[in-house]
Amino acid sequence: MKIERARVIVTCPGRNFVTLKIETDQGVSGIGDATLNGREKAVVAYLEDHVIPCLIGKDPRRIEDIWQYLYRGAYWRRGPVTMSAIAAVDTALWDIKAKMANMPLYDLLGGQSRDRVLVYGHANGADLAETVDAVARYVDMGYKAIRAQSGVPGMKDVYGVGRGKLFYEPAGVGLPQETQWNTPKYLRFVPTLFDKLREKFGLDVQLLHDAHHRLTPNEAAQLGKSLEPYGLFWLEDATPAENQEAFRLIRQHTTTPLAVGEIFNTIWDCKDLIQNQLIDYIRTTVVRAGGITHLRRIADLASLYQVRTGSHGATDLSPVTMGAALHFDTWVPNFGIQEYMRHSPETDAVFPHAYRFEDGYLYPGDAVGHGVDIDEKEAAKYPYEPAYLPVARLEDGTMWNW
Ligand SMILES: O=C(O)C(=O)C[C@H](O)[C@H](O)CO
Ligand SMILES: [Mg+2]
Repeated sequence: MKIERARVIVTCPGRNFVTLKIETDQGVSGIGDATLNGREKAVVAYLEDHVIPCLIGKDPRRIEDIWQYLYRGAYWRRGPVTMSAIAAVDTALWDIKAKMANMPLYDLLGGQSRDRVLVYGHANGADLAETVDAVARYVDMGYKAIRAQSGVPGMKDVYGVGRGKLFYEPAGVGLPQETQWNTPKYLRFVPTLFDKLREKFGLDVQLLHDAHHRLTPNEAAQLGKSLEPYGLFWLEDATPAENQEAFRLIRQHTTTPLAVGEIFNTIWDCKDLIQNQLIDYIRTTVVRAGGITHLRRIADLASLYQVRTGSHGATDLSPVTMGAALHFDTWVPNFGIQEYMRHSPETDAVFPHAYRFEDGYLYPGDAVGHGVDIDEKEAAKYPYEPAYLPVARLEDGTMWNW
């Protein structure tokens, strides 16, 4: 059996997505997501110029060998561009193998450990009142877990505040938007938000919050402590994690559960965090961390330390990543939760999929493979549009983390 052809498909049904399609000489094909928000074309070039020529003629059944070939063989290891490209190949190959076995991907991985996958949705508002209303809408839709982000009084254009109701998209067309950041205002405001949410919605709904790498370890420790009375499911990306040691200080000061990992690309980015039990949830996902093959390695390491999974699932990860992640989630023994930002109807039409949401849970469906396809005619209607994530500055103009 041989890989006969591989192609990159770029489409922009409201936001950019990069998809790799691998076709075999036996008529079976598979797809993988390679979208890297704001840097999409770098992965397109990496795949087209450097990866696809090496794939042609290879046996698609040898997933592990192809993974090692692309990772070790490049000499230049790791990084978001390389690992997103490897992820796309890996996801497409698992899709092909599961289709050949006539099985849903979860069966190939070892079978389901659960029937359905707990997800959290995104409630965003420009201020406290709007955020409370947004949480109410998610409760009404059946969500059991909700991430709450709100504009902060005195701050303009804060991260996490959606544009339009119920759909949230951080990237904007054109050059990066500049947003403002003020840590003291934020630290004062966030506990008042969760106080209100607990007063209004009680203790049954799981609440989450994303600090988006903006705090120092000490500030993160202060926030974790001040949120303890509200029993959060997790506090995400409390501080940048290039220095994994930074989480030790946060951990020593608060029992608020900590989650991190959406920007990690390999097991090496989270090895110390996991082995020192500095986090509770690891947020790596299929497209960012080298596909199913590598994600499984991360989850297995995490399971030794009672760290659970909480895969990234923002709208810039295509439905292909969502489908593959759900098969992974339904298998992985140390599952925690799955992020689920609903895609737009235009995106759903480009990527027909077997998964569905019901009453706070996602079900992967029982289609063979990962259950997500690409409608190439529909995709062709939406040409690529340059778009960037915003950048943040402190009030004195200093560039800050976003
Ligand atoms: O989903 C999250 O937790 C995010 O922080 C979303 C990110 O901003 C987004 O995926 C960046 O591309
Ligand atoms: Mg996040």
